[in-house]
Amino acid sequence: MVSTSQPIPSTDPSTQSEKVSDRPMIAIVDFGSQYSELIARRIRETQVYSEVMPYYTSAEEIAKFRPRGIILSGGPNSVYAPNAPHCDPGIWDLGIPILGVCYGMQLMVQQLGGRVEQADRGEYGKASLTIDDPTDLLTNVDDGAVMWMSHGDSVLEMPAGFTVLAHTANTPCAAIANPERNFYGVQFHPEVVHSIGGKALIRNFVYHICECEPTWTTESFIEESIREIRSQVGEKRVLLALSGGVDSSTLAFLLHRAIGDRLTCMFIDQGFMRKGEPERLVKLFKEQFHIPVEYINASDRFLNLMEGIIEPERKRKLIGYEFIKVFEEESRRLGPFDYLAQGTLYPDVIESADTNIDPATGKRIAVKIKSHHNVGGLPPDLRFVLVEPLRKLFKDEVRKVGTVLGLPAEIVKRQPFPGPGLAIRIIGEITPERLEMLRDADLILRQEINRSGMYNELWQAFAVLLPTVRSVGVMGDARTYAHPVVLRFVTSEDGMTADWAKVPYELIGTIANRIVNEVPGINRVVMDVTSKPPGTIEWE
Ligand SMILES: Nc1ncnc2c1ncn2[C@@H]1O[C@H](COP(=O)(O)OP(=O)(O)OP(=O)(O)O)[C@@H](O)[C@H]1O
Ligand SMILES: O=c1[nH]c(=O)c2[nH+]cn([C@@H]3O[C@H](COP(=O)(O)O)[C@@H](O)[C@H]3O)c2[nH]1
Ligand SMILES: NC(=O)CC[C@H](N)C(=O)O
Repeated sequence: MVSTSQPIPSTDPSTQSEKVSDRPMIAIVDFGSQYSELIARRIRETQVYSEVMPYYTSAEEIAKFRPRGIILSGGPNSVYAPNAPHCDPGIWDLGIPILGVCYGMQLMVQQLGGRVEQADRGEYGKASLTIDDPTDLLTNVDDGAVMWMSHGDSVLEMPAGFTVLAHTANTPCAAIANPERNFYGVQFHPEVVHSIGGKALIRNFVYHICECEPTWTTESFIEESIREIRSQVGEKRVLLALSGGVDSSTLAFLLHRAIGDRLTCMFIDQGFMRKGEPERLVKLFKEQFHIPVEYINASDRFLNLMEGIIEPERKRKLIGYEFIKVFEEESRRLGPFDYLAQGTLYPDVIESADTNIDPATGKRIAVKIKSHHNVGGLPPDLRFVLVEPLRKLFKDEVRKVGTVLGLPAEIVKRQPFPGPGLAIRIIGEITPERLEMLRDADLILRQEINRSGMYNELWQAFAVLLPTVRSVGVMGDARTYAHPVVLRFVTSEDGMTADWAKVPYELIGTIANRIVNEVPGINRVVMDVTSKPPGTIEWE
């Protein structure tokens, strides 16, 4: 979810030289699809390990992972376009089962001698699958199952040795196979939740075609990580930047179990936290978990830094840089530390590979919407060696690890909170008064959401202050001329896409009523009903 403004070299999958384990794995070759990550998660849900690698990974490199199967992802390009990304044709001779999804299937067809062209009519959204051969890949997938499609190109001619397993009204070759060579292709996206039977198809591929056993479990991950951390850091001390979110808290538990009190956790209060949160975090860690936390109060310097700053990207960048400065100063004071632990997750690693291709130039491009704050990009003269045991996990996997390690639900199920905090929820300049207003409104919103029991149903629930807007109201027969606050409730699976949540009217009413009555300076409450896309979750 988090992309760093300066990528950390060690998180680039193309430069990793990690030891290959004996655990069965599926390699996902990424052609820039927005769903590549989702394919990896679906595979891992079957308790089989999977890794995403960029499309330019050579067959030889892929083979080093000893994958039991390869999946070629979808992608925005057309396989016949001049600059379309291709995979190393050497993969066809590895003797490993391969499943091509959408672009991946089209590429398989083209590279093996078939024909792909622009279709008369594209197919976007749901389509009903008519099954011609119910065995093998399509076992337990119902005839007429709805599958999710998103393509403008189609297979017109299959390569030698292939047969059709299923078709739709629009697409004669919706699922194809060369069972002899264990090559399979689907024009639809089995990884998307809207594809009914998609999970069954993925299980067929993983268990029956690739013959994987389910070995990827939370417990095995924890055991392996503890061993690796101990062997990496030996008797040295480790510094962990703790935000109190799921990732860094899980990491704190994991490291504490591995190296005990050689771990130092540091929490930096930039002054943009929610009301009561810093105190709660430190208390929880100290008193309940018996893991001491270095609490650094840096709120004054961050507030000074934000004087006159309005532009969102500038806010984010300044906060990010200042964060590093504080971190650097404080770690020198408490150090020396040889190791720095970060809660880098797998999506950060995948994103840093930049597999999107500009069709005009054929160059790889990174599509950046916002600079996310992170501890990544620390200056090299800090000379830390990074400890990133969660770098192969997805957020839901981190939550499972946290639970098994004994992290309370309060933290494991915590809604995400952005690194720059309330600074990006005040639309305009940040002042102490505005922060106070937003904190109070946000607290009311959180209290009511908790009381309603809806907290865990929502990805996020928060308030945004519009301090440069004023509107007229009436309170106690007197005129008010004050600011609005926006309520933002969203549901999401991973933060990449989101829906605005349909919370009950009564709850919205209670929150609005309390905010206007209890928070001076706010006389109006509005609600954000924009999904992502086209909106983003945060306003800045
Ligand atoms: N206030 C803070 N004090 C110390 N470290 C922080 C702070 N905020 C963020 N970090 C560090 O930066 C990392 C990335 O921060 P970010 O806000 O992007 O959160 P994240 O990746 O969602 O992780 P988490 O779930 O731990 O908050 C965190 O994992 C943590 O190590
Ligand atoms: O760790 C983070 N550091 C950041 O700088 C940051 N900005 C946004 N977010 C969170 O990311 C998710 C997607 O946010 P957007 O739709 O606003 O991009 C949402 O869950 C946001 O809360 C951040 N998380
Ligand atoms: N989703 C995809 O992989 C699309 C593949 C290709 N761009 C098409 O339109 O057919």
